[in-house]
Amino acid sequence: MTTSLPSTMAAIEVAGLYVAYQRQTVLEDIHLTFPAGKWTAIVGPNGAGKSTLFHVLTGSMKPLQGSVKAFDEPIAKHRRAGRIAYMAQREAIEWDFPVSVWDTVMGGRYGHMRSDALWRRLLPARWHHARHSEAVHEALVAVNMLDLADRPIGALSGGQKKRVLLARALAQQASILLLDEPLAGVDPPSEKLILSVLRREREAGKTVIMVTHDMPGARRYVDHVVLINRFVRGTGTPEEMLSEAKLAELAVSSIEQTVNDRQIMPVASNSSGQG
Ligand SMILES: Nc1ncnc2c1ncn2[C@@H]1O[C@H](COP(=O)(O)OP(=O)(O)OP(=O)(O)O)[C@@H](O)[C@H]1O
Repeated sequence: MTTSLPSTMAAIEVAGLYVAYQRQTVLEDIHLTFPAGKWTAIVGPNGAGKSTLFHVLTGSMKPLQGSVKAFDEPIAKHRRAGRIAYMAQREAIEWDFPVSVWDTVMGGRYGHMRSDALWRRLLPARWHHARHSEAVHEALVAVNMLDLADRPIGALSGGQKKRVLLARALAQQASILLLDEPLAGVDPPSEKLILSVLRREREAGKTVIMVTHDMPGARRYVDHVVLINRFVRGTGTPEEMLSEAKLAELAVSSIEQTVNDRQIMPVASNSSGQG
């Protein structure tokens, strides 16, 4: 099991981050602190750069500039130690591949298996260290999917697939959970279950950071909110950041961004000055 860390420290600290795809900058001058042991929601319109921020945190994308630390150390060290679990928005999983729910969730343990003795790693899966099976079992119980452990992943509903992906992240037993839209496309019972799992993780001292468009869920459950749209547009409590006024400001920033990006010239009411 992971040990929880003092809640006063920053789990992740981002400073002066700039990120671009080809020549288009999508994140600029990002300075953020994600408090340890808290549940943070990242909120922003489509195309705001939320997933891109996660790509940088998970090391799959290099920033143009800036630094990212976890627990005051280079984040790569924590990634290598398996302390950062990630649930992507669109998983690069071949859902038709004949693999079971159990084996998919076991994928969350591969990072930890690297530290097992070589002889053990060379044996068939059933001889892997018992702690890996225990972690998978625990994760499947948490998302209420143990009954379907042997089912091929191709035979799952959309909500069940999301729960399996969450279980895979939980099985990693990481201190930091990065979840990109864990609630998208799930029915109300699955949403309730996922939110209660995340609340338990936070209560166990984990740092939960999720991208979400679910405002009622975020208002009700999270401790901290980051508003983002290419720049950081605000950070604070859900009451402050998710007020109607603040969300309207964020929506306006999105329209302004689109206008700037397309370099649409404002229509002058009397451009010739001759009436
Ligand atoms: N592989 C890519 N190549 C080029 N541009 C990309 C690529 N991936 C994302 N982008 C662009 O980067 C910007 C930020 O995308 P990103 O996926 O981070 O936004 P997001 O906030 O996660 O959006 P959504 O809420 O729709 O998932 C968008 O303008 C998007 O079109």
